[in-house]
Amino acid sequence: MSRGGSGGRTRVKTGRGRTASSNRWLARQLNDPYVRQAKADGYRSRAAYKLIELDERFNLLRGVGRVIDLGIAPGGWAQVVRRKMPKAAIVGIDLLPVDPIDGVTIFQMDFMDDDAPDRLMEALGGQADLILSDMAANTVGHPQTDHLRTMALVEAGCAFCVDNLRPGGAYVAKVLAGGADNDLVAELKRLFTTVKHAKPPASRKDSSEWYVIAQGFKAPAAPPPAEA
Ligand SMILES: C[S@@+](CC[C@H](N)C(=O)[O-])C[C@H]1O[C@@H](n2cnc3c(N)ncnc32)[C@H](O)[C@@H]1O
Repeated sequence: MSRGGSGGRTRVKTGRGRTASSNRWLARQLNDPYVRQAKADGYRSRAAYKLIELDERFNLLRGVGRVIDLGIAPGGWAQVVRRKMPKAAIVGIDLLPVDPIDGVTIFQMDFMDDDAPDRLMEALGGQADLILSDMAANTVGHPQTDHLRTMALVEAGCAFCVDNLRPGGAYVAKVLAGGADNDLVAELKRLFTTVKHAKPPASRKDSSEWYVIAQGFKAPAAPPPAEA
C-alpha cells in the first residue's frame, strides 16, 4: 500500500500498474447506464443528464438568451444548453482545458481570479438569464474540508449573481451536504423569490452532492437619493 500524490488519498497498487480505486472507477463507469447513454447521445459527460433532469423539473432553460457555465469542463451542461437553446449566448470557465463547443465561449482560468467576472461578462454581452455552477473543489478526502471548499465556490457564484444576473434570472449551484450552508440559503432566500434543493436521479446516490435552485432574482433595491 502506498500514499499516492493525489490529495493524500491512500491508493492500493494492483496488477498492471493500476490502483484498486482506478479499477473501481472503471467498473463503475462500465456499469453506469448514464455513461452509456451519454456516449449514445453524444454528450461529453454523464453530468449532462443532471442538467436535463433539473431542467425538466424547474424549467431552467425556457427562454434563456444568455447563460454562464461555471466549471464547464468537459462540457456536458454547455452541450445541453446549446441543443435546447441554439441561439443562446453561452460563456463558460474552467481550470481545465475544454475542447471547443460550437457557439460557446470558453475561458481556461480560475473563477476565483479577480478579473474572471469581468472577462465572463464582457464575452456574454449583457446580464445573464441563468448562471450555472457545477464547480467542485478538488477533494482532499476530509468531508468537512471538502464541503467548505466547495461552499466557497458557491458563495463566489452567489456574489457573481448579485452583480450580473438580470432581475427574474436563476442560479443553479452544486452544493455538498455538510451542515454549514444555512447562511448561504438565508442569503439566497434574500436574493431570490424561490430557493429549492434537488438531487437529480443522475446524481450518484453515494455522492454527497445536491443542487440548489434559486429562481426569480430580485432586482437590487435602488440606492437612496443623495441628500441635497
Ligand atoms: C463536475 S465538473 C463539471 C462538469 C460539467 N458541468 C459538465 O457537464 O461537463 C466540475 C468542474 O469544476 C471545475 N472547477 C473547480 N474549481 C474551479 C474554479 N475555481 N474555477 C473554474 N473551474 C473550477 C473543475 O475543474 C471541474 O472541471
